[in-house]
Amino acid sequence: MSVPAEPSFRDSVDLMFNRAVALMDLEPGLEEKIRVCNATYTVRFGVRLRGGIHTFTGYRSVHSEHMEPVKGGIRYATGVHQDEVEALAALMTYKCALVETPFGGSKGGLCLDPREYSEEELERITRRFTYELAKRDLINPSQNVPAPDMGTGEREMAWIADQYQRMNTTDINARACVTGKPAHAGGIQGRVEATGRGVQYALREFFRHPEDVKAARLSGSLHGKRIIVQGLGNVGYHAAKFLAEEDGAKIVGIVERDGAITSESGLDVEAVHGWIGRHGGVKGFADGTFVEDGAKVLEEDCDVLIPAALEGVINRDNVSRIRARMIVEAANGPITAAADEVLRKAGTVVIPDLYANAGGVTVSYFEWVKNLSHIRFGRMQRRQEEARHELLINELERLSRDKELGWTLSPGFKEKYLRGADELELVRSGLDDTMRTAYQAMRKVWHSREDVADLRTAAYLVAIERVSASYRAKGL
Ligand SMILES: NC(=O)c1ccc[n+]([C@@H]2O[C@H](COP(=O)([O-])OP(=O)(O)OC[C@H]3O[C@@H](n4cnc5c(N)ncnc54)[C@H](O)[C@@H]3O)[C@@H](O)[C@H]2O)c1
Repeated sequence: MSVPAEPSFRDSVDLMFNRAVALMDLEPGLEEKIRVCNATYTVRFGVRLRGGIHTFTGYRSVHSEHMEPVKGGIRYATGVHQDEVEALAALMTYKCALVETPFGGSKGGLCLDPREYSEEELERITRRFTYELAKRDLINPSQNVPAPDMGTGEREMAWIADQYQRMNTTDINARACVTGKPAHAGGIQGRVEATGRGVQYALREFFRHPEDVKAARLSGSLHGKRIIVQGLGNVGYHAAKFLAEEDGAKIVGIVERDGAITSESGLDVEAVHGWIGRHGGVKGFADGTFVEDGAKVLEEDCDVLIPAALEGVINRDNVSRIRARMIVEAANGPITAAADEVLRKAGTVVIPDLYANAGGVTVSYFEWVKNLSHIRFGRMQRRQEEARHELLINELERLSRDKELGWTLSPGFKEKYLRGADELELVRSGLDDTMRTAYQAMRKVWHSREDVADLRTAAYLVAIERVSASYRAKGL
């Protein structure tokens, strides 16, 4: 099979968008308005470090403001560039629309390798970057709300929130300027695990539909499925851990920067993660086979391949050797448009990034709402639930006491029953519901339209329809 030429990441996203748009009846001109990035800001700023002045380059791209605030992570990596942040910002627009979080799309990045800086240096750089973005409202609770991405996490989000609050001391909503903060600094339970948890919920939902499982030339449940994961960072670690520990899947390969580790009997994800934390890579991990050329392990036979590191890792050079029955895009853009075309023709099922990794933005939305409502998340729901359920329990207790029932309520039942869901349970159930609903919206299009052959096209169709409805309703 001939493989098409390789486009850039930005062009890849546009090509996927165009494929869906060709199947729609959009008003002339609206298609281009949705596709293009509204604006990308480039900033260069200096920070005094190690006795000298170091200049850093950062970006914040705003793809679509059909809903505000716009939302998207901040990435720290040496390869960050304009094309990349624009592609990622566009994906955020479509992702938010698909999972119905009321945000437009944005993304940012800073060109640096965080491993080369001390914590104190990173804090100074992050605070300065925050200042540069915030003074142009590119960080702002009602206009632009960043979150973690590759190379950043709770720590950086706490610095961003604190810096923004110092610059806006009278803004009572200042904390909502960024999500992914630590729980004790305005964050929400379950945000750190959210993207990996969402990958697990996406796979669970996929396996609830035998017809879809058959399309991937698989059968049965997730139990015992052989999975290879690339990148054991925030997203890959949580996805692999939950799938192995809670669904009985077997992680037969983990691909990292320095190589890969494989084991047919299944890797202990926690142990590999701990090893990477102590040694900086998978090399030397005893309970598995080390493979120096890690990228080769992506080509190994498996049921599910989960790329959870970088974009473009499945491309025109290796796509013909990919043997996975299905691929879940936990990373953004891991499959190029050229490779996607080959996989589609080969019948490999791809669960697309704009759906598969939407768990992060979904729980970010819960965090943002929690910050703006200034109430501990769950308290309102618990009070309402309690009031309703207490009526029922009281009646059951009366019937039980009066021996009108053939059984009695066990001691402590009422307290246990009324305990209500805590924040983590609420977050997880909200995420689960979101992932199920969005999957069903995609699969309806996938199965009901003859001209839609894959989940990615279906996902774009649903997302673009929603973005265009928003523009039609409010005007341009
Ligand atoms: N963090 C989130 O909430 C979130 C949300 C949605 C999407 N994503 C996407 O998920 C992907 C991973 O993000 P993350 O937050 O887990 O990042 P991270 O920095 O926590 O982890 C990335 C992991 O990939 C590994 N890695 C880097 N280069 C590699 C290579 N060449 N080969 C193999 N492994 C490599 C790193 O060592 C690290 O373990 C990105 O595409 C990101 O955009 C993240």
